[in-house]
Amino acid sequence: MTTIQLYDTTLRDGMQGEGMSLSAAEKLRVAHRLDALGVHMIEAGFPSSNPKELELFDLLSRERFEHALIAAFGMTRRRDARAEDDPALRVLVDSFAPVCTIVGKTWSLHLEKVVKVDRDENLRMIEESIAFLRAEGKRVVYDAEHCFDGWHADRDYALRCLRTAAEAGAETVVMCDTNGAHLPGQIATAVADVVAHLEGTGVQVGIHCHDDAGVGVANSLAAVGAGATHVQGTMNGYGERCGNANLVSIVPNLQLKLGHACISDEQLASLTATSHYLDELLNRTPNADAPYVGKNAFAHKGGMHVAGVMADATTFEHMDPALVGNRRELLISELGGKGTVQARAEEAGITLDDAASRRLIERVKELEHRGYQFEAADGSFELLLRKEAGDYEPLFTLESWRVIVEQRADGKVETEATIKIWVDGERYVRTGEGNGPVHALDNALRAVLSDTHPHLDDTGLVNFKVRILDETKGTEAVTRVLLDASDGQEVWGSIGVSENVIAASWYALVDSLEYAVQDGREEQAAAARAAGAGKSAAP
Ligand SMILES: CC(=O)SCCNC(=O)CCNC(=O)[C@H](O)C(C)(C)COP(=O)(O)OP(=O)(O)OC[C@H]1O[C@@H](n2cnc3c(N)ncnc32)[C@H](O)[C@@H]1OP(=O)(O)O
Ligand SMILES: CC(=O)C(=O)O
Repeated sequence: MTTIQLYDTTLRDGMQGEGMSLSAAEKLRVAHRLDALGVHMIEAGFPSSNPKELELFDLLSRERFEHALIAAFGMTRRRDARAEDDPALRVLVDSFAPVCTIVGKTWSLHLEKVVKVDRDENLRMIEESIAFLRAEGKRVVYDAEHCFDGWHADRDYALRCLRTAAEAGAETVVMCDTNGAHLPGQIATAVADVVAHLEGTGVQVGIHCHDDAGVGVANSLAAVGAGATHVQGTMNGYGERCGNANLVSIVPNLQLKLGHACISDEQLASLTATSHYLDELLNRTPNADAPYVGKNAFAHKGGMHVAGVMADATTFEHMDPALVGNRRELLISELGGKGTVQARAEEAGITLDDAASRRLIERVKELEHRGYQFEAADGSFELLLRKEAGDYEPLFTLESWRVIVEQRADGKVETEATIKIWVDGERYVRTGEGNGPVHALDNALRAVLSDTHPHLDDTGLVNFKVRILDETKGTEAVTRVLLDASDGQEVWGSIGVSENVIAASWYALVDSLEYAVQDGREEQAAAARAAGAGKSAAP
């Protein structure tokens, strides 16, 4: 078992991705989450790049981190200048960061076209920059940009660049696949060569990959297999172009599949939450299909798979989802069998025998054929379960509903809904207004139901999705409405299908409200309310 040093560059290379931007205060929050996750080094940014990065380093200098060292990023000195006179290197020296990471050139193409220096001057830029930082007491990580292109173009010169960095005092030389151009076999060959070449210098070899060929994670693992002990990457694979190597996949692969030591088991169990936290902060929707941490990473849909998982989870799961803080999902759909229904019933605390489960899965198949889709409508499916089990209380009996949408001369659109419903033998006629039909119907229903079901006041709609199921039929097509609602603790989905979009919305809305009051949820909410009231009343 080898201990692998994890180096996170979300706040530097990750921010080079399209659309990525965080304030200095938000970056500070990220740094603390990464620290809690247990990464060993956090590359916080490029302090000579802009005032926001400088502000971040100022903020970071006043913080304490349990596990991680903060690294400040820069580049080798400019050509034909002294390292001690280079303003950007001085910013690194003046920063509180104990680690300085500098990027330098390895590939002749870049020497000719970008920095416009000869090979010897490039070696001097590497050597003098590192020596200067070391003399100022910094630990130095050297990022050898385009290292694999350089190694393939001129192996001897690439090795000289890396040896120069090692001998100047870098503690780690990082082989960067900057353009993400290489494949695992090529990465492994070059890393093994470099590790052998640098043996005896005391330097550790690191890897920094990009995902342009879709193999950033595989390349990082191949590098470790060939002797790299320091791995750079970003959370969720954020980064320029197609992104950087994704640490969220790399870490469990290293730890759970390859047996290397990276972070503690408790920290690994916070991986899913940390990954989602980053997405939320960046206003991105978490990728449901992400390995290990995605909502679908342990979701089973095929009936035969669900039956297998229920018999023994290892039949269709490569690992226990809890190890990375994720959970299993059993998706209900037309591809399920009675085992899926029984498993979902069990989760909901409902008892269904074989015959009832079989009836229900046949009903699901028939409904899905008509346009329903229960995967994202867990609330509606639970109501079906309860109906089948004889454990379902309708909220009301419908007499009728009506919606009027009116556009006024000033351009304003007003919606008014009237409902006529029966509750406990009493007839209610109520009108609700809203900025659309669903809002107005929701208001009208709540005007009747909130008195007897105060928990509904804790709930609200959080998402509304409409899909036309047969586009070729134009305005006659069947419409599927999916609603998500939440009471602040739980989010549930409901579904309605109809040729009329407002009717589809009504069905989904009613399911959503009915789900909220089933199965003791109201009583639990009332108890929580009472406990809250007790607390605030206490001296
Ligand atoms: C592979 C990577 O991800 S490396 C990191 C890339 N990230 C970034 O570039 C984000 C932050 N960058 C910035 O804020 C700016 O680019 C700065 C402040 C670093 C530099 O800005 P500028 O001086 O205006 O130059 P510009 O952005 O055009 O970069 C080209 C210059 O950098 C020099 N340069 C590029 N790489 C290096 C290097 N490794 N060592 C020394 N000089 C370098 C080039 O020689 C060129 O200098 P010249 O203009 O004197 O010919
Ligand atoms: C250093 C770096 O980000 C790269 O070479 O890709």
